[in-house]
Amino acid sequence: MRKRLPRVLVIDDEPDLRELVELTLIKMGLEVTTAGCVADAKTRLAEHEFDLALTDMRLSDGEGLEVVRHIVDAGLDVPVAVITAYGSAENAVAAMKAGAFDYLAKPVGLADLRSLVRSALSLGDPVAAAGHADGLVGEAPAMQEVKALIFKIAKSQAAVTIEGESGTGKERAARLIHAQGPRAAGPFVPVNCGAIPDTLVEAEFFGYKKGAFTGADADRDGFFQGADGGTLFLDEVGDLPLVMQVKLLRAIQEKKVRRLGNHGEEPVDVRIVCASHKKLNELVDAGQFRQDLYYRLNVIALKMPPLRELREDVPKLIGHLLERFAAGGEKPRLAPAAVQALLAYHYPGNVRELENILERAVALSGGALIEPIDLQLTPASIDPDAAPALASGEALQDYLDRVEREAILKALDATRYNRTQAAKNLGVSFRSLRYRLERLGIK
Ligand SMILES: Nc1ncnc2c1ncn2[C@@H]1O[C@H](COP(=O)(O)OP(=O)(O)OP(=O)(O)O)[C@@H](O)[C@H]1O
Repeated sequence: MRKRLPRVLVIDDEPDLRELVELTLIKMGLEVTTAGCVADAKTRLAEHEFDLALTDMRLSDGEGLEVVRHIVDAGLDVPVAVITAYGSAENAVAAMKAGAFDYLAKPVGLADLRSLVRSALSLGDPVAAAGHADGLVGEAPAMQEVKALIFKIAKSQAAVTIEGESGTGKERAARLIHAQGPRAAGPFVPVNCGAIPDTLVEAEFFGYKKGAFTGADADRDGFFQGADGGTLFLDEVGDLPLVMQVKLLRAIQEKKVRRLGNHGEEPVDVRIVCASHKKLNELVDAGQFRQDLYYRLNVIALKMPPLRELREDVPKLIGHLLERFAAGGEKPRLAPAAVQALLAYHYPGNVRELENILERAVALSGGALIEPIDLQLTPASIDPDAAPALASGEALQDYLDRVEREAILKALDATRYNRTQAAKNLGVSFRSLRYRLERLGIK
């Protein structure tokens, strides 16, 4: 039970709109504080705890984006949504990238406003809402994009295909999509399509009647029936035999399945989320995956970035994983040289590999400080140029800032200070580079 009414901060420099939003929220039983500009918003955020912030994008002394960044940078646990001018999708995207969880376009419809506020307050931080253990750790721009997209697609019912290398968190992402959507109370049924023998696959998916085949001594539900009202997660969907692909397509299209040994069909209400570490379009080209099924499944595409593109998240992930392995006991500690080795490693197996390395290291260190030797890193994957050495006594954040600054300066130098090109070379958006230049004070 909440001890107080949920409190919302509304930031808008147009008094009429501010009042309209304020009244709507008060009618919803919320406590509202208003601010007319960026500076005012920062003061209010310092004074009170809020459960939600709503900011207009254009403010008299700056942009709503500054409020979003302030909330993110200050580590305030406040979901923030922005209100953008009609047709300025670019602004909305920038805000989501900066950490906003959603946006509303002007003219603001009160029904949309209410629904956004309701979902924000009941869901809170999307990651926390799903239980931290099931969330995606990481704040790198690419991970923020993933989280923002997950939050959006969770609300839709369309099929989703998640692609990404092994160990990048595809299943975690699928669980989040389920947990943040309207089917959260229903079942989440994960299926490893590559692990089912071809002869059993139909019975496993659609179930069977007693006597349908030798050994079928009772009626049994399949994955579809098991996932009724919830989400069916088809991991490594590219491994399904072609015959089964036809049947899967039919079940998705008709929203009905026929169990083995049964004449009639039964309706099923299932959202399909699938994942593949192989590129499905390449499997289509190679004739191993049906194009019609591909189009059905790939309505929304989500790409999980490899860990080597999320370098700045490695320290956070290490902290998160060590905490998990500590299981409530004392958190294992890493020697500075071990941290340095982990930061320079390439992680061909992505987060799963980091997880395995740390789990093994915790066991090998026997409760003492984890040394580089305990990590047992594969030498071929350590790139000595990937990161400069951590100076003795240097704080991790200073070290990371230094690495980031060096990489940016190198890219700027190589492109003769063409920021657009430098951003491209660094694999970040122009806005993200501009933000980083500002943050690091690079002129
Ligand atoms: N961003 C993340 N934050 C925390 N844990 C993560 C994250 N990404 C992955 N993990 C953890 O890494 C492991 C691998 O994740 P997951 O199984 O979701 O990956 P996957 O892409 O489905 O892997 P595979 O392709 O091998 O099936 C899991 O234990 C998961 O909890």
